[in-house]
Order: sequence, then C-alpha cells, then structure tokens
Amino acid sequence: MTAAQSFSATDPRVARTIDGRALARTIGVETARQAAELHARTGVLPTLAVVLVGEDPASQVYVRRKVKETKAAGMRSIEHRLDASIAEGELLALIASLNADPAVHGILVQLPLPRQIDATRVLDAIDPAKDVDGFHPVNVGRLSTGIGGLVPCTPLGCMRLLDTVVEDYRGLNAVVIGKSNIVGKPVAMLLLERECTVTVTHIATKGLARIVRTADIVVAAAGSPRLVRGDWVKPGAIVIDVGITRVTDEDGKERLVGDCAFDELGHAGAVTPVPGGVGPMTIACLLANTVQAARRAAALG
Ligand SMILES: Nc1nc2c(c(=O)[nH]1)N[C@@H](CN(C=O)c1ccc(C(=O)N[C@@H](CCC(=O)O)C(=O)O)cc1)CN2
Repeated sequence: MTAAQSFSATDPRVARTIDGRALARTIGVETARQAAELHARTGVLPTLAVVLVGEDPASQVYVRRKVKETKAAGMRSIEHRLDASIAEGELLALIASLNADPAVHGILVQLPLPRQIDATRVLDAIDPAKDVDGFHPVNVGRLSTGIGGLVPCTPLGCMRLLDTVVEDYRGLNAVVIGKSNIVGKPVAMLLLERECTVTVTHIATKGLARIVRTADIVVAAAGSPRLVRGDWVKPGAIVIDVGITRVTDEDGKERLVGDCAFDELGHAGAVTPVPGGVGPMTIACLLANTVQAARRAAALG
C-alpha cells in the first residue's frame, strides 16, 4: 500500500490475513543461520538468560517457549526461576551477576513481576547492551532519537508484519490504540521513523472511532477484547492486532480474543489474526535481538 492509494467505501476485497506464525518461522531460520555463522567465525555462542519470578501460568508458558525456541535456533539458553516471594534486592543481585557475565548476551525478565518488586527498578538495572527486551531507558532514548539500539520485541514484530504488506509508509496515517511503554509508545516511534503521521490514542481519548476511521494503519494495543469494530476501519486499511485476551465462551470453552472484531474486518486491506499474528513474532524478535546483542559483544571483543 502507498500513501497515494485511495480507499472506496464499497471496496469488495476480502481482508488478507497476515500469518505471524509463518513469518516468525522465517525469521527463526534466519536467526539460527546468523547465530551459527557468528559461532563459527568468532566462537561466540549467542546466549539468552531468562528470569521468571513466581508462577503466573501465562508467563510460565511464554518462558518455556522462549527457552525451547532459543535452543531450537542453536543458541544457549539459561533459565532462572525464582520464588514469587523473592526480595527485590536478590533479583537485582542476580541481574548484576548476569550483567557481569561475558558469556551472557541477552537478559530478559519476564513480566509481570510480583507486587513487592518495582519492575522499573529491575528493568533499569539490566545492562542496555544486554537488554534484548529494549525496555531500558537508554534503548528507549535511542529508539526515540532514531539512533539504533535494541528495539522492544512486540513493536518490532508489528513492523515486520507491516513490512509484508506496506511498500511505502511515508505520509500514511497510523493510529496506535494504547500508550503502554511496552507496545504503544515504541510502535508509535517506529512508525514515526518511517514518516507516518502518527496518532496515539489512550483511555482518555475522545471520539476514538472517528480517529481510527482516518487510519491507513491501525495498531490496536489496548488489551480490550473486540474494541475495534468493523465500522471503525476504513476500507483497505491495514490492521495489526496486538491484544490477546483469554475469554470463556458460553459453553465454558476458553479462547483468545484480540482487540479487533476480526470477523467484521473483511473490508480491511490486511489483518493480523489472534492467535497467530503478533504473538509469535514477539519471541522470534527476541531471538533476533539476542543475536544482534551477541554480534555487538563479539565486535567489541
Ligand atoms: N519481558 C517481557 N515480558 C512480557 C512480554 C515481553 O515482550 N517481554 N510480552 C508478553 C508475553 N509474551 C512474551 O513474553 C508473549 C505473549 C504472547 C505470545 C504468543 O505467541 N501468543 C500466541 C498465543 C499463545 C497462547 O495460546 O496463549 C499468539 O498470539 O498466537 C508470545 C509471547 C508479556 N510479558
């Protein structure tokens, strides 16, 4: 899609589904190739340390997948599972030891953290060069000034998905729903870097439907199931659905629902499904970031 393309209210196109699982597999193959190449050339084996505090069921699933996919890419995985009651100081001491270990290239602290721990203090303690989540203020600053650094995985995944359908971002109207530090703000920065005209909306935004209707690109990251309805989306617009909410049907069955009413978006240009859209890209981009961090470490000797 280009800025010059026009959209008609009677556009008969059926929305194209952007397959996040397939793209994540492709990125995984490329990451594994880069990891093997780095190892063969320098002896550096990209290594990711994952820290899980407590027993949140969803976090356990995500961490298991991170460990499995790290190993599947031929990289080294280190796992630290800590009790939910751990003191913040103990977690900070673990981070300090991982920061000091030259064999560790990426550090990821799975979120959310238990209440007694100040997540900001913990994320700020990670060496920015090993911050494969891209949450450290140094990496946030680099992203907002466009000077590189490690970019948060879900926003990076959104951009990789968009890249499969958007040719020229310049001048496109992008509306980001949600202003979180993890998705909304960084994805807005990445879209701005591509010279989109970006609007970030949030809980206090007035006239959300009207604003979304102006969008060529919609990134929905509000965590509100089926918030974005079909008549909010202009024909031909590209919709990236970041929301993943687990709901229970009337028949007692659990399923995942996105922030967009997927079944009402037949007139969109392309849509990411939930599940199988942005979610799988998060882990693929995490491994890609780990190889990037390992390459930089190897280059620095
Ligand atoms: N330190 C971090 N913590 C968290 C992050 C993060 O990026 N860094 N993101 C989320 C959880 N997350 C990865 O950690 C994650 C979420 C969802 C998926 C995913 O593949 N979802 C599937 C559905 C999976 C299911 O059945 O539940 C999909 O959408 O297809 C991967 C990773 C919060 N914490």
